[in-house]
Amino acid sequence: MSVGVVIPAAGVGKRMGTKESKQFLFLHHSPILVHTLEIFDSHPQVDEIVVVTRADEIERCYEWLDREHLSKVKKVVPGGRERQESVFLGLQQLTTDYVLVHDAVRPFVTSDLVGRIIDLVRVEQAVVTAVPMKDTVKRSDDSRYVSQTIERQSLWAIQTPQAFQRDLLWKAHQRADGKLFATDDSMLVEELGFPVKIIEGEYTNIKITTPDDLLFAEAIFQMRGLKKDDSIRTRV
Ligand SMILES: Nc1ccn([C@@H]2O[C@H](COP(=O)(O)OP(=O)(O)OP(=O)(O)O)[C@@H](O)[C@H]2O)c(=O)n1
Ligand SMILES: C[C@](O)(CO)[C@H](O)COP(=O)(O)O
Repeated sequence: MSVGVVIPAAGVGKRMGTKESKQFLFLHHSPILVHTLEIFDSHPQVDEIVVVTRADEIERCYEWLDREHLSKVKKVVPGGRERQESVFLGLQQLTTDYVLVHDAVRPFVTSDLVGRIIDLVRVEQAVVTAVPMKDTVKRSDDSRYVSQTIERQSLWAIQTPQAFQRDLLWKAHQRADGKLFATDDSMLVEELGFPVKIIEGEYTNIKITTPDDLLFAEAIFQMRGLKKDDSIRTRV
């Protein structure tokens, strides 16, 4: 059973506020995107990868692929205005039995988690990575008064990778295309009425979104005992 990976990397990083796209910000010796790609390119259960970047960053992406010998990346294609559109554009390049979708700016996903979600999607057809909420979550109206405290026991903070039987994900995106906005891919599958399984992820699998996250990223890098010249996948 073949496994493909879509890496959405076509965002503009508004919340990061840097001139440089956050996916190309360096984490030690490589761009964040490269750290992320190394995990999937070196994983024995991954067959091929498609990267979705901004049109003006395609060439630069190919340069890094060559430099780092990331041979499983079969294509780099331009993305869309929203993440959902970018993912669908990447999905159209894959014909594998299963597809994982993983944010380019989550460089700390572990090979173990990738393996676990691949094993599970073969049984469940739709799986999302998540961690139990640590904070209490409340809903607030426009005036910033609390309108509801949401019972925490059943709440999860959803991450990527998310894994799907390919045709299921294709059907979900095709049905939603231009009609339904979703912040993650599993929401589109939920809209089909298909059960989505949760697999417990890792709190270190952060999405690098705002400048603070770069501090957390450095701490995780050090915590893993990585030396300056190591890539994230080769732990000491
Ligand atoms: N049109 C878009 C928007 C986002 N992404 C990708 O989706 C992932 C998660 O998105 P996010 O963290 O929101 O990135 P940005 O959209 O760049 O951030 P912001 O919302 O702050 O602009 C990132 O790897 C980002 O590059 C994408 O491929 N295409
Ligand atoms: C897909 C995701 O990472 C799951 O938590 C998240 O929804 C992406 O949101 P973003 O605003 O596109 O970063």
